[in-house]
Amino acid sequence: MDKIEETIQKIGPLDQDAMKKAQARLDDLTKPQGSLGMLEAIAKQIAGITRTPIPDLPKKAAILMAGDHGIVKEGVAPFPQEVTSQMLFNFVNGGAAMSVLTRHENAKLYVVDVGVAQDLPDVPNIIKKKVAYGTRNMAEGPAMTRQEAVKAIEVGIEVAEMAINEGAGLTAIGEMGIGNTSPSSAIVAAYSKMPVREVVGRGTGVDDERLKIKISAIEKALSVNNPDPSDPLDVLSKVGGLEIAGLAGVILGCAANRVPVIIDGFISGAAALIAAQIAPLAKDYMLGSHLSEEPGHKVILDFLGIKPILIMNMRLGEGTGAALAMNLVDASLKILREMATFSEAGVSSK
Ligand SMILES: Cc1cc2ncn([C@H]3O[C@H](COP(=O)(O)O)[C@@H](O)[C@H]3O)c2cc1C
Ligand SMILES: O=C(O)c1cccnc1
Repeated sequence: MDKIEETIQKIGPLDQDAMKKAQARLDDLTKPQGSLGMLEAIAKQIAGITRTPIPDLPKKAAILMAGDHGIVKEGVAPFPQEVTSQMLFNFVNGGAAMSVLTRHENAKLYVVDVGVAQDLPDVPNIIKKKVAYGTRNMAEGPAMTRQEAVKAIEVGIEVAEMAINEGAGLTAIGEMGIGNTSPSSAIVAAYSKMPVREVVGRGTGVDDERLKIKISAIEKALSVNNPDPSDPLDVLSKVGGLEIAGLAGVILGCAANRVPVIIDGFISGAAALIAAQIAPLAKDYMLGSHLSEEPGHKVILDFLGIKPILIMNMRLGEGTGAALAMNLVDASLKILREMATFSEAGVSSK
């Protein structure tokens, strides 16, 4: 807990002076003021995060947390649980969507076992930080102990610090965990107070019959555990997941070290929601990426006041939307750095 407390204490507000300077430069560049819309907003936010009026963040990292879920016993997911660990090998062997997109974006991919149900062999590039062999079935009781949730958050903080120590100036988060759209839905329902059926989606593609089973399992989890939204660790431990906790930790670790963190889809969004409840200032360090097809994702983004920059009809997770957004974040910083001002270019301003 000390590690989390220490990390929260380090999170400060955005640097208003750097943002003011970035805004002044943006307004002086050869374009009508504000005409680059969100590209300008992103550049300004990153100036505030990094305390640098003209930031350059050449080194990128994506942190993918993996964990399993006891709720799969209820039949909430169409794929078998083994897919979680099988995909970890796919990530590090370069064949997963996230492997391709991080290569495309020139970002280093950190793959972390924070709670996969099987023991994994020692494989280069899988970071082994298992806190538990998956969560327990939240439809029957708490998914984790409070201590397990704390440990998983600490793993996230540690891995964020590792990536930052290796030079990462911009991070993206992603996850892998069969069944994890269910705890994410429970978290969103707990905070939004919306009925489960309105925030739940089909995840990897449940049919109508399984969707009913999924909704009632999540409803049961909420009524059995009665999570307290004023206590984010209570929500996280009772109806969350180890990888969700890990990602909340990554966000806190990035915010504490003034590194912008790009949020991916529905599950990463649920982690962002928890992180923002633990440390409200952490929200300022988050950048939106895409709008997932999962209906609850919009609820999360509205709740957090985050705008997505891409609508790609994606619903994969892994960090794929966040990886794609790195390109636009790069572009926004290039605009701030490389465009000419009116006087430099000899263009008349109004
Ligand atoms: C092959 C495969 C690759 C994936 N990559 C991400 N997910 C995504 O789907 C899972 C959540 O959906 P649900 O709650 O329906 O299980 C998570 O692992 C998420 O990362 C995948 C799922 C599968 C099957
Ligand atoms: O939006 C996501 O992150 C998502 C949606 C469906 C399945 N897995 C992930």
